[in-house]
Amino acid sequence: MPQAQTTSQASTNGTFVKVNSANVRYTETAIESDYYYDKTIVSQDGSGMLSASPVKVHYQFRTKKETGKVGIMLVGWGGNNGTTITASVLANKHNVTWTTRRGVQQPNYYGSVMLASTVKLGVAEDGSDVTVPFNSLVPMVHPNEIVFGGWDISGMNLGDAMTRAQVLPYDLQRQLYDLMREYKPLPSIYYPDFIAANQSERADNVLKGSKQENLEQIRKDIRDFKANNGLDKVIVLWTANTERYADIIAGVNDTADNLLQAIASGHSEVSPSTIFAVASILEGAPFVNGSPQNTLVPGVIELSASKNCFVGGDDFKTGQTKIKSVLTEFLVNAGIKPVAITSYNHLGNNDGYNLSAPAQFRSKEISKSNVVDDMVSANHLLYKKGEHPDHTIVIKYVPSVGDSKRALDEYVSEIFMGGLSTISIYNTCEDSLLASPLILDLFMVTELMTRVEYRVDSSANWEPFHSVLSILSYMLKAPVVPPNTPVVNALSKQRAAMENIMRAFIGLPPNNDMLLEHVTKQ
Ligand SMILES: NC(=O)c1ccc[n+]([C@@H]2O[C@H](COP(=O)([O-])OP(=O)(O)OC[C@H]3O[C@@H](n4cnc5c(N)ncnc54)[C@H](O)[C@@H]3O)[C@@H](O)[C@H]2O)c1
Ligand SMILES: O=P([O-])([O-])O[C@@H]1[C@@H](O)[C@H](O)[C@@H](O)[C@H](O)[C@@H]1O
Repeated sequence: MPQAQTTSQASTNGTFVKVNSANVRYTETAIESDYYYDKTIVSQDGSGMLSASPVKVHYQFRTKKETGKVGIMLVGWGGNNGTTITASVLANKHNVTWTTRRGVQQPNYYGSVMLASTVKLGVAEDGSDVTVPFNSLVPMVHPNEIVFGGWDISGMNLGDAMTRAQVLPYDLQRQLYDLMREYKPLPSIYYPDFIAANQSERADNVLKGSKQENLEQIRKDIRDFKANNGLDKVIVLWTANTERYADIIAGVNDTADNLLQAIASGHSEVSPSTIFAVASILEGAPFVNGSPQNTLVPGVIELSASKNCFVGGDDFKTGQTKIKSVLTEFLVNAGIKPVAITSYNHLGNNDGYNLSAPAQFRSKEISKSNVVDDMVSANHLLYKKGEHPDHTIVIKYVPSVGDSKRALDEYVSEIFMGGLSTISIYNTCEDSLLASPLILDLFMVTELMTRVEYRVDSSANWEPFHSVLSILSYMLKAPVVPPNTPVVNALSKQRAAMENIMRAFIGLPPNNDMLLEHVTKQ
């Protein structure tokens, strides 16, 4: 059965998978679906007996088809990720090829789950799977249509910043330089206390004034970017340096009102990234945090809910941690007990330079450490309550390796009858080539969610999803979730959640691999 080729361009034009069902209605402007959400509620009686009760919840979803003209504003635009993703979208948009010692290289979007991976739509008459591009389930914006902008504390134009980053091959940089140097980051907020002191060397493009004045300037920048480019919506994404954690202080950043007051009074514990989040929310622009610090303090979460403006985070999940969220799930679900996970890496880019400072490393250590918690706590046969593997994170700065991160991991696990298994992994690549495609995925899924509404019965009003976008978890090391929501780090669960929620938008049931039609007598 030929694979259904739904080109991303086609899905951009609103040509997408068409579902033939009484539960799905295609109007001029939207896709509406009736979806019956199956859950199993478990309760336990005094004798310890567990009873499982299947329940169905009837949802209705409405997904606007038109994405409109959209823009992304990157905080840290002049960095390795910011320059790499901007240049790579230009290369794809203009089909710029380049020559390497292995021959001519075509641009692509490998590493983007939306643009370079497929999902099973269903089965053909002969029972074979039919797969389609992930971004064709529902109408999604295509990166080639995105307008780029942003800020950086370094005033270097993006052509020179791309050269400074040393990520992309020379023959590609050479062809893109003139386009890239037209981009110049807007001046940004710089509070030295929040990032490594070594970053002061590049801070030549910084705003003056009070925190309130900084907030107002960033809000104006967002408005101007939207107006000057004729945009229907803007999404702000933090890919600037890792900041230290901010203390959560009652009366300062614990509520929306206190946070706004703390900014107005210039409180020292309000970070640049939190001001960007507040500015974005107040301008109705979703904000996503690609770094590990706790930008989304409780006051930001409350403000996003009160303004119905999406936020998401934290920390792009790229190589070493992505593998960890797969390998740990595999081991624990196989009944094998990891007892020690040691993750070491060294890198020589500016991210590594910033992370060489203890406070910034601590932010990263936290986001890299918590990624196994849900898998471990789900298996009480292997782990007693509160028990967990020894988990060590080491990051070293070695300038000479540049963006080519070296990651070494060791997993020691208890196996059958007291045996031990040791798995060692060595992984090296340009770190920014792993993170940059995730910027597109975070953007595309966030943009989609701005077009989706739901209601739980046909008489209720249509509502947006909760302002904290946990659907972004697959792309993030330390997913921020709505209050009282379990944090899921297992990669397969995260991907299944994203896929099945999008299937629900078009009235399709969750995918399963039961293959009952094959395993039962026909
Ligand atoms: N593979 C990856 O590259 C990867 C993976 C996961 C997470 N991250 C995180 O993504 C972020 C960016 O990574 P990178 O490799 O692009 O780093 P980078 O140091 O190359 O880029 C960061 C940029 O942010 C700028 N900056 C710092 N503070 C700023 C501020 N307040 N406002 C505006 N700009 C500011 C810097 O001048 C720099 O240009 C880091 O926090 C990193 O930990 C990166
Ligand atoms: O590959 P991954 O663990 O997901 O993420 C990377 C870390 O391994 C690396 O130590 C750090 O410098 C990068 O910013 C990124 O966070």
